[in-house]
Amino acid sequence: MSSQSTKEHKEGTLKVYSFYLVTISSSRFSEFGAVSSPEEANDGSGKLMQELVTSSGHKVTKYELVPDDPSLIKGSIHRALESDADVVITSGGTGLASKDVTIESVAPLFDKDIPGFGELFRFKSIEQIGSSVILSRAAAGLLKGKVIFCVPGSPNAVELALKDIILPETGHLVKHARQ
Ligand SMILES: Nc1ncnc2c1ncn2[C@@H]1O[C@H](COP(=O)(O)OP(=O)(O)OP(=O)(O)O)[C@@H](O)[C@H]1O
Ligand SMILES: Nc1nc2c(c(=O)[nH]1)N[C@H]1C(S)=C(S)[C@@H](COP(=O)(O)O)O[C@H]1N2
Repeated sequence: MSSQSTKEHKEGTLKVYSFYLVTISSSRFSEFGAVSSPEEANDGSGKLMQELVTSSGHKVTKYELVPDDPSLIKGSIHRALESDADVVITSGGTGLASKDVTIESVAPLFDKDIPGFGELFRFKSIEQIGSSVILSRAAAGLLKGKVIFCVPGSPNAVELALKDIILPETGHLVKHARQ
């Protein structure tokens, strides 16, 4: 747990939020199928999302692995909407290859777009990958009172997105999503 969240826990001011985590990876899905934990699918990014969420004092409602298939991705988002999760994070399939359909599948569902997430994520990613940041269409939005983030599949991208943006802003965003 970070020192900030440890302090908040001690003071009783940290709210615990629930996260629904979805890894979108055709290669892992074709090798391992619909597993229920990242460990079962050699899913380093899924495992990292899980660790970062729980070490911040929050909980994981559910983890899913789906392939780059629009109807399966939307199915996952619909299940997340029916769950008690406050926040949904998808990882993978945000790129520009024809198989990358996460943004096409999820962003049109948003009630409200959060453009600042993608802008800040790409700005911060310049330090990691330079001008290749243009390859990621990372996005976020509000949908039916939940906050949804779509981040790239690489573990470096997941770490940056969760540690630097998503986890520090969760309380603030969830509050607005519910209003
Ligand atoms: N879930 C993941 N866990 C660990 N590394 C990942 C994961 N997804 C992607 N990566 C890594 O991020 C980089 C970019 O991945 P890419 O967008 O090509 O996804 P991919 O793993 O090929 O996805 P797919 O399984 O859909 O083909 C690669 O180095 C890949 O190994
Ligand atoms: N911060 C950060 N952003 C990143 C990356 C990364 O390693 N770190 N990988 C890039 C790469 S290689 C690709 S192809 C795109 C899209 O990745 P995805 O298709 O796995 O979502 O995200 C990009 N954004």
